[in-house]
Amino acid sequence: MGKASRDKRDIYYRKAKEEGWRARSAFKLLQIDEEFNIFEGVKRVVDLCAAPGSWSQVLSRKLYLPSKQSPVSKDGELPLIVAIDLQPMAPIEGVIQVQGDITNARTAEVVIRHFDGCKADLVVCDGAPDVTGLHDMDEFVQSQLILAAENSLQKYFVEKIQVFCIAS
Ligand SMILES: C[S@@+](CC[C@H](N)C(=O)[O-])C[C@H]1O[C@@H](n2cnc3c(N)ncnc32)[C@H](O)[C@@H]1O
Repeated sequence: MGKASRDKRDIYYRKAKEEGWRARSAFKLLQIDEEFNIFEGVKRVVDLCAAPGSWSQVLSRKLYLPSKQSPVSKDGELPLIVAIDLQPMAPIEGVIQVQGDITNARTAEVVIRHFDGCKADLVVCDGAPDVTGLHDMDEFVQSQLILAAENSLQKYFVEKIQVFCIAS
């Protein structure tokens, strides 16, 4: 890694610490929102491959907390945020956690139950498999993950909006 990119990494690393994000990747989602305004009107959202949880934190801070603090919103109207990962993660206010594999249809069914059978307005995905160092194998597993996420989007999750982002 060159000096310039190391410095850039450090800026985001420090900023994430200061602002209480679990990972620098929070800024990816914040930047996507700045550009495309993806959170407007969203009531049901799925965060695929969510651990350690910085994207779920963004969803909580942008969707759940403002709605909860709004004097006019009622309990039944609070946005539903479901986060899925193979790994467990520490709780985040307003985020329902599902520990599971996004390539497994049963995981999607659990999510839909949380939405009372409705589809999501928004799906975000920052999936990255553990790398083995074997390039062909890693590429294969990554492509399987992308396919699984796309299948889930089409079959189970998406009603209106679709955002799909894979970590690089
Ligand atoms: C780059 S991290 C996600 C970071 C997260 N967006 C954040 O902001 O904290 C990638 C995650 O993908 C998860 N993952 C990889 N394959 C998965 C699968 N098949 N099902 C669910 N999660 C998976 C890993 O466990 C890892 O936590």
